[in-house]
Order: sequence, then structure tokens, then C-alpha cells
Amino acid sequence: MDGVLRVEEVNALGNEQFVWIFNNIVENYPQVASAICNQCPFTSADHLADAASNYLDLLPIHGKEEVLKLHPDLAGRLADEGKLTKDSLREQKSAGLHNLTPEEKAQIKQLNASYREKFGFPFVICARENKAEAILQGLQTRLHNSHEKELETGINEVKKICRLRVKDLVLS
Ligand SMILES: NC(=O)N[C@H]1NC(=O)NC1=O
Repeated sequence: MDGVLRVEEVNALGNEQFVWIFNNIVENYPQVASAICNQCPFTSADHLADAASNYLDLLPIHGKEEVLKLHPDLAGRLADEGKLTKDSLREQKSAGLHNLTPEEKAQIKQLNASYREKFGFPFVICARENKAEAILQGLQTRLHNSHEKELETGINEVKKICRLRVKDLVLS
């Protein structure tokens, strides 16, 4: 499902339509779409994703933490309850997180809880670029990082997720 709109079509959208279409390029954070819609015309899907990335980079520390907090845990409660956004559901499935063994599931839940307790925001990784095993490995490794390093790493992962979501919506 790569690309539904040509960039010319994106540039012809009104602000409201733009925000409606790109509302979840950052999970549960339509503010990014509102903030970049007046940067039209875009030359490509990557140009639009760059605008979203720049917006995220310019957020103050607290704003970055808030963005991370809007992400559901991987293989967490919302997944168990069928309450993920359709984007997150697809991403988590692509990493094979719906096929974890009970032991792996218990392990990821425990690591997610330790991570959240240490940093105050959830562990975020681009699930489409990783398989379950790499995610578990990443969680274990990243738990040892500093708060500053994880804020930066988490936001970089949000940018990767965002770029792939933009490319789902815009022909590239
Ligand atoms: N916690 C976390 O990383 N969640 C995100 N990752 C991803 O690829 N989609 C998500 O919802």
C-alpha cells in the first residue's frame, strides 16, 4: 500500500484536509500535521517527512517527552485489548509481535515496564525496521542508556516511523 496521493495532489489540499489525512504520521499527535501544512508546496514525500522531522527536532525537551508518551507499548496492554491505532497495529504485526511465545511476551512486558520506570516514557522503536528479536535486544541494550540519549534515540525512531507513514500516503 505504497503511496495513495501524488505530491501535486497533496499540495492542492486545503489545510483541514491535509491535517485529516496526515493526522497520525506521528502517533496520536496531529499537531505535527497542523504545524507543517502551511509549508506546502512540498516537492516529495521525503520533503514532507523532512518538515515533520524538523518540527520534532525543534520541540523542547518536555515536548519531545510528551510525543514519546503518546506511543503505545509494543506488545502491551493496548495491543492485548485490540485498541491500537491501525498504523501501530500494522507496524507491530510486521515485526511479528503478534506471534510472540508466552515467555517472550512476558519478557517484553517486563522490559517495557522497567524502561518506562527508568525514563518516564515508553520504549519507542520503528517496528517496521525490526523483527521481534531485534526489538527485545534493543530494549535490553537501551535500558542502560542515559535519559538524554534515550530521548534522542526515541525521537529518531519516531522520525523513522513518521517517514514510513508519510510514504504510505504519498507516492514517492
Ligand atoms: N512503542 C513503540 O515503539 N511504538 C511504535 N513503534 C512503531 O513502529 N509503531 C508504534 O506504535
